[in-house]
Amino acid sequence: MIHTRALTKDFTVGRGEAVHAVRGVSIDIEPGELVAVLGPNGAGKTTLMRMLTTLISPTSGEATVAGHDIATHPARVRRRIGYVGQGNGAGHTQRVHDELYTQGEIYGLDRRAARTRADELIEALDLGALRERKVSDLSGGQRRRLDVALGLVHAPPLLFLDEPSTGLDPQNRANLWEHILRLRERHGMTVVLTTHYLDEADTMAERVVIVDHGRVIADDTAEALKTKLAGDRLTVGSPDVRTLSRLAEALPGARDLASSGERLELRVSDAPTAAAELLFAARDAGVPVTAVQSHRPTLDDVFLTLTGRSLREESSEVSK
Ligand SMILES: Nc1ncnc2c1ncn2[C@@H]1O[C@H](COP(=O)(O)OP(=O)(O)OP(=O)(O)O)[C@@H](O)[C@H]1O
Repeated sequence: MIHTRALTKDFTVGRGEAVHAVRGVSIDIEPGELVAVLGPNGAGKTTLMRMLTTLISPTSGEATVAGHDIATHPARVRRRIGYVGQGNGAGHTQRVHDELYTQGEIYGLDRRAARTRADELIEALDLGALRERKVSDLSGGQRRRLDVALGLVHAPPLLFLDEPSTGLDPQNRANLWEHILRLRERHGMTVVLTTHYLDEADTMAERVVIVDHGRVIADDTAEALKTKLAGDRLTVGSPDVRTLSRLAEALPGARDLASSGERLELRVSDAPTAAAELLFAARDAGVPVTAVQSHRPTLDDVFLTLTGRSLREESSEVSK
């Protein structure tokens, strides 16, 4: 559905200074996949998405999207994709139904087809109670649902969502997701979205592409990334942390040991096995253990392992 090869975008800012927003991205996304593109501010997610949706052209590299080349056949690409950008696409003064109907006409549907499609989307995105409401009177969550409906008017097999749930409260986020997942199940749509929300990428996407400084630095299922790249975190309490550290160092695969006060933290590939081994070793060495806690890694741990920075606090500027 999407194939990119060495896709690159440079912007020129200020006095001819180059910003390398996307640097040689090569990815393949198959039909029906749900892919989250995750990365800190300025990583290049939106720029990548804007190239794939033909809104801007690449500096170099190639991409085919929904069967067509973005450089040579942008209009064909556009007919086969839906795009819900970060800004609010919907106008302000129209009513919900009219907005969808007009969008249908823009896509070349005749009046009857545009009306039917508007009705279908109103039903699919639970906008029935709001169909006569002015767009300007909708809440943030309702508008976001309308934006998604607008992106789907021409029944595209591929939907791009740029930060679909930014600014929504948890309940509205969950609600939007429920609708996106239902639509996808019904129509087998391929969905590519960008997000800052680690938990969203973790629980909703089947595949997570992590972008940093314009490059793809990891690409797999969230589970695989966590297991392969971060490992479990083990926290162990003891009045003799020094000896405990020595014992922990000998555990197979133990890394990133850090102690403070009566607490030792380390990473291991499998926390339950490592905890059992450490407890036996501590008992044999006569070291008391007061507490043991294990944590599965998060995607933030994955990002930390890959870059040495936390995605949670990150607001990185792309390097020039
Ligand atoms: N039109 C532009 N002109 C100049 N620089 C740009 C332009 N668009 C983006 N950039 C720069 O390219 C880099 C990547 O920006 P982009 O918007 O793609 O990042 P992002 O990962 O989507 O960030 P965010 O999560 O904050 O939306 C940033 O340094 C940004 O300032």
